[in-house]
Amino acid sequence: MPTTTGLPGATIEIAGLTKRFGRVKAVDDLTFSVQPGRVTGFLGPNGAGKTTTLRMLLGLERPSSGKATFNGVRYRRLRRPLMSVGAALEASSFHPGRSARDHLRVYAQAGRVPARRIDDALAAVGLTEAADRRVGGYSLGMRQRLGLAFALLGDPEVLVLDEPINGLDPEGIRWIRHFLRGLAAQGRTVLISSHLLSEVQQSVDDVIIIAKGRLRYAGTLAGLGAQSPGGIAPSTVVDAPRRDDLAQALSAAQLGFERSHSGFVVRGASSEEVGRAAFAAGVELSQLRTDTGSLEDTFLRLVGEDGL
Ligand SMILES: Nc1ncnc2c1ncn2[C@@H]1O[C@H](COP(=O)(O)OP(=O)(O)OP(=O)(O)O)[C@@H](O)[C@H]1O
Repeated sequence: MPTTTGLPGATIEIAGLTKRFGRVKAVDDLTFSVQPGRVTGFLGPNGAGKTTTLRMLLGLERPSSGKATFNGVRYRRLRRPLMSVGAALEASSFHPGRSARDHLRVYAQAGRVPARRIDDALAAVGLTEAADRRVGGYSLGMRQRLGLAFALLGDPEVLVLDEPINGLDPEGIRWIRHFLRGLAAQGRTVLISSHLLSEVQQSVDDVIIIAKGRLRYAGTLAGLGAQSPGGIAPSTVVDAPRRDDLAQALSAAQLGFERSHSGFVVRGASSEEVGRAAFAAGVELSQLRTDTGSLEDTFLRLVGEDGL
């Protein structure tokens, strides 16, 4: 894919990033990186410090200490920022009287992005038909798409999207999942924030979890499933047309399980381990997934919102 003027294979690096607002430490010594070719979820409850972190990353807020860079370069030092990093921080900040095309034209001029990119960006988000209508008449989903079109305007290597799934209907959620996956498959670096793990878990490869400004977890989604803070082990739901064969395969691999209405729940094992055990025994599966309930439990424990 490599874009014409972007940052090939750009990595986002956050190092010791801290922001104080008076006595409040909104972001507290955060260190993590975000890799190209993957969708990364930036997660935490309301007030965790996600927006403040993204604003520092995009040069809109000055860190109290630490650094946020793209391949080692601060946003404000990028030569053509719109062509390196696309961002959508708020879907509602468009002028209701202007059309989508007008908005993009203004941004393209300001960012020295070639005008032909306007049609490309509108098409990429499915807004071609509605491009000349006033944004005031757009649904929330359409405004989200316009925010994405703005982010994509410069054909950037990096996409930073604040709560892009929030408020979308099921069809919009399906669309954006597919869309984000496509961007990552092209080798781009995609960072999306959310306060709900369940909202993004089907879209992301990696997750960064923060709470009260501090890092709680950085790694793969699969690795989060394997985390067992406070003794909560991951669970995998698995089923097969020939359940007795599956039960034998699990026993042979010394995996403990319980029967449930939708097959078996294997406690303390990742879906990779369970899949391997079935494959080794030549058992065909009809279902294999991480138990989302346990993933959500792990997330809530990490952010300290499980009421314990
Ligand atoms: N400009 C500001 N002045 C003072 N306090 C601020 C400012 N911006 C953010 N904060 C505080 O910093 C903390 C982190 O806020 P932030 O908006 O970054 O969290 P968030 O994770 O994005 O939450 P949300 O999902 O609710 O937007 C909160 O306690 C918030 O009240």
